[in-house]
Amino acid sequence: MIITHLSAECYPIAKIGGLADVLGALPKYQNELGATAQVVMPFYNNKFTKTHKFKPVYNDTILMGETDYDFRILTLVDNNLGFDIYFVDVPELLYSDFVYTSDDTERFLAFQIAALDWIAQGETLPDVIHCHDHHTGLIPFMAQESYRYSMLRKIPVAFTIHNAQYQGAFSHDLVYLIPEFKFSRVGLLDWNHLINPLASAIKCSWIVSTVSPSYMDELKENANGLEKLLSDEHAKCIGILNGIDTEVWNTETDPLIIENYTQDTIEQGKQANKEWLCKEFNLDVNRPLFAFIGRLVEQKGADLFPKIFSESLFGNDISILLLGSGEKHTENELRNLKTKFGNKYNAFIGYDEKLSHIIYAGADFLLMPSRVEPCGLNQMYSLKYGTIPVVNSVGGLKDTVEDIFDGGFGICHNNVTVSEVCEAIERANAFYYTDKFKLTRSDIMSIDHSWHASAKSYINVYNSLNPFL
Ligand SMILES: Nc1ncnc2c1ncn2[C@@H]1O[C@H](COP(=O)(O)OP(=O)(O)O[C@H]2O[C@H](CO)[C@@H](O)[C@H](O)[C@H]2O)[C@@H](O)[C@H]1O
Repeated sequence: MIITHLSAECYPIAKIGGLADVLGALPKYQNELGATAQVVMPFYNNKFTKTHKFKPVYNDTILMGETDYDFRILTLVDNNLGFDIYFVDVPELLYSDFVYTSDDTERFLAFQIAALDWIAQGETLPDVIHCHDHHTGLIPFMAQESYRYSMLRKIPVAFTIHNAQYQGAFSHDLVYLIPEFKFSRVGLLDWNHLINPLASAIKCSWIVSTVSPSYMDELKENANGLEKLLSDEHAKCIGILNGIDTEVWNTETDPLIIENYTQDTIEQGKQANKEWLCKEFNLDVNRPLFAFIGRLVEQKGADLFPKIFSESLFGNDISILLLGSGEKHTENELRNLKTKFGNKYNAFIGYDEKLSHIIYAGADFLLMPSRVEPCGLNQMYSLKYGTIPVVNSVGGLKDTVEDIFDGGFGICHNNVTVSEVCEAIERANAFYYTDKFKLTRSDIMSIDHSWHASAKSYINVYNSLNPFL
């Protein structure tokens, strides 16, 4: 079974968030099940592309409206990712220092058209096309409706929603950029008088998945305007929980952490990582260490962090360390807090993969007061690294973290308000001093969230679309 995944991000080539982690792992685990999974992504101007060798496998030109753009398909030389990867190089539009910019409509349309042009001319067509998030959301429509892709019409197209908050909508004035189709079908592109790639993908894909079962249920109630569409299309919707790549996220072998450890050596291992963090960030190593890693946006509850952190740090003998970037005013407020709390608080505003691994290893608790969390990978990394998650019970967090009071292993709250999150932090702080704390953090390391089961679920879904695969 040949599965072609299309995405704007893929770890380790270009990562902004969890989308990249999924694309860097799912195809590898699908290949282990005997499939031939490959990834097609844009060619950006970044550290990975500057330090690796690529070879061209195809050249052509796409026509967007009246403008021609030359493009190449490149593949990676010395590829040890565990799956084949192809890059769409449209130098004039995609080769940027950033994955996302303020105006991405033309960039990602060019990516999708060039990718389909290349796929459509191939001698062997894929058995399944699997698109991820709105940057690839027009592919299901084009594969089904654009005359030039008629040879793709019978190929099942799967679409995964990693985050329904971002939909990529743009004006109908730009409809001429989409390869020609029967105009009476234009409604398949539309939502609320705009061309909406996410809505169009939900309408045109053969199957729509979300990255956790609870998130699928929540989207039917609240999906940034698409709830009715998702309810109407419920027959082809399914929630499949993400996994984690246990080859990358493995405390025994992780080359990025200060000291490796297993369940048997957890106390010593976590202590060594915590000591390094506390020294590096001027924090008192004897206090319980709470951490946050992620994008500083409302979805993650970041707008409330300055208040939550201030209140918790005043009231409790704990330390907080934050790694993240995002909305500028939140970044500034979180930077300014440093002067107020001395050796109880620090923040690294930016992106740092190595530091994130050390934090998962060295922190005692990981904070995830997300208002919305389609799946969340951080809580699964934190479990694997013996760090107790403190989460708002929504989406994938609800599906993966059980509260200690209910016989579980995490601290859960049910609303994202300053008082509820502070109360959860207080509960976690009290738990730190109980006998159960050390036992729990060692137990959670063996919870299995690897990709094996989920990769199989996706294969079953593809098979249900075409039993002859
Ligand atoms: N400043 C920083 N420095 C280093 N590493 C950083 C970082 N900020 C974030 N990360 C890393 O980025 C990833 C974030 O993944 P998440 O799945 O938690 O969130 P995200 O909202 O990006 O993903 C969306 O897609 C994924 C994948 O489907 C869903 O799990 C999720 O719920 C959905 O919102 C983790 O690997 C984390 O360690």
